[in-house]
Amino acid sequence: LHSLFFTKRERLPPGPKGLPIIGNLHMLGKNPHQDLAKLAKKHGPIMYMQFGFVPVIIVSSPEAAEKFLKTYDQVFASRPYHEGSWYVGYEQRNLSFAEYGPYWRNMRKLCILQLLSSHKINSFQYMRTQEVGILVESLKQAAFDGASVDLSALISSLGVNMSCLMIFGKKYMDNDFGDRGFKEVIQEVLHVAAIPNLGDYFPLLGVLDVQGITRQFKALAKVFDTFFEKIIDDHLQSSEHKQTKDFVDIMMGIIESGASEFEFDRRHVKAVLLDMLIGSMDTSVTAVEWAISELLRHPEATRKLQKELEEKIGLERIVEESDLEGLEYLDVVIKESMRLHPVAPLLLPHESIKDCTVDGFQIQKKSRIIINIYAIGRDPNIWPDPESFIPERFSGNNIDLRGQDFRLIPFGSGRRSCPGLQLGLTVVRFVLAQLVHCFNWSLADNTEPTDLDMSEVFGLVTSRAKHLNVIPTYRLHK
Ligand code: HEM
Repeated sequence: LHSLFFTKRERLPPGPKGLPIIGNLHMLGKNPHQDLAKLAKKHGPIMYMQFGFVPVIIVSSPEAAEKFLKTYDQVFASRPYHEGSWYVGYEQRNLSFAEYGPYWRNMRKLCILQLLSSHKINSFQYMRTQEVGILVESLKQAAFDGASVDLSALISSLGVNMSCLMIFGKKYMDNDFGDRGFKEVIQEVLHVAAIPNLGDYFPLLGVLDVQGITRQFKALAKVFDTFFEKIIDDHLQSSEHKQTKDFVDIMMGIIESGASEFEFDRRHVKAVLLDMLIGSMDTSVTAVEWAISELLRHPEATRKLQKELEEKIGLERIVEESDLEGLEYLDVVIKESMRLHPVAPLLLPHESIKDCTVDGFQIQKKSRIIINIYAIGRDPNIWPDPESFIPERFSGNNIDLRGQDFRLIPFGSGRRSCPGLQLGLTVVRFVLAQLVHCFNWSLADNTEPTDLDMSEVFGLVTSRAKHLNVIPTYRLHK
């Protein structure tokens, strides 16, 4: 394993002892971000492990994260082989799992310029206002009936609808994936993609498919491909004149005009559609769900946020996206919630493209790099009283969450950081502001705020284990 690159004095980072063949894989339970955080407390912020045959580096401090994502950004900007993306993502042609290189660079540029620019984000503002409006109306109805609602399910549907409208131009709902619902199929992809897949760590087991994951991926890939083909055909056949072009229109336009400077055909369009769907659908609304959960447990913070919204907007009308700038308390609530509950606690895995020495430790080529921002967010050396939700800890300082300050990087940082940051933040701020401005919330079933179960389920998006059942009370005058 040892390459000629390293001098004798350099050694591997410290880490827990592993077992023959499986290495440290047995140390990961259902919530690997929590397990890895515990191990790092013992072994340090740059920790070495082996998952099967793959060397893995776990990074758990802001200083170390800066080394991997900034100082040596380019060395660690690739992604490991991922069986799910291989089958479902058109042989890893999708942006999120593409290996580092010209192909990834072109795709990322295309997405940033054509799909995720401020201009494009603004063009969907009307759609977002409408969709959030529909949610608020249904909650208002529940409020008048004094009924409890499953807020998790409602905002999850909001996420699906907003994504579908932006990407496909229409809501694809229940019967669009044959007898199974659209959402169910996507949720399955997210779930299967997050299960530690032995095939990713033991090439031979991948071929044997002992867990049956390969079979599942192949089946899912087929379902998606049929669906995307149909969407593209529908778009090509439609002569409807649209005010706002959806993502499919934009990308098919690029193919037709021949404007792309690199190979860009239907396969690439489908791969990007998948990226955008998976990147946007659950992330932002899950962040909202966590923030609301914390606010339910902290009435004082809720009142402060409501006061800020009242002062700026009043109680005669609803919040609009144009109101969002300068809502300072809203921003610190979001930061504090993302510190405690990052939607992607381990970011996405990075892979090194060559041997590299970091802090005197050897990091071999093709190591898998896992940045544990969950561990960073709860480190008592960085955050006094780290388990408590205290938005004020961000007041009066400029700790930002956009990737400049390595204490708080919910969107990652550097070349591979989230290209959907602006869109994601806009949605989180807008939906959260509306929910808190329009309603007072209490927990259903006589649950006390202090008893609210805050357990998590790890996945590509880490969300609440238990749905939020709540009772809304309408508080606007109109
Ligand atoms: C609150 C919302 C969101 C959060 C917290 C979030 C977080 C992240 C994180 C942590 C990464 C991985 C960074 C890394 O590997 O170092 C990522 C990557 C990515 N995100 Fe997001 N994201 C959000 C919303 C979105 C949206 C709305 C989109 C697109 C519509 C999107 C598309 C992507 C893509 C395509 C990548 C892969 C980038 C690459 O590999 O070059 N995300 N995101």
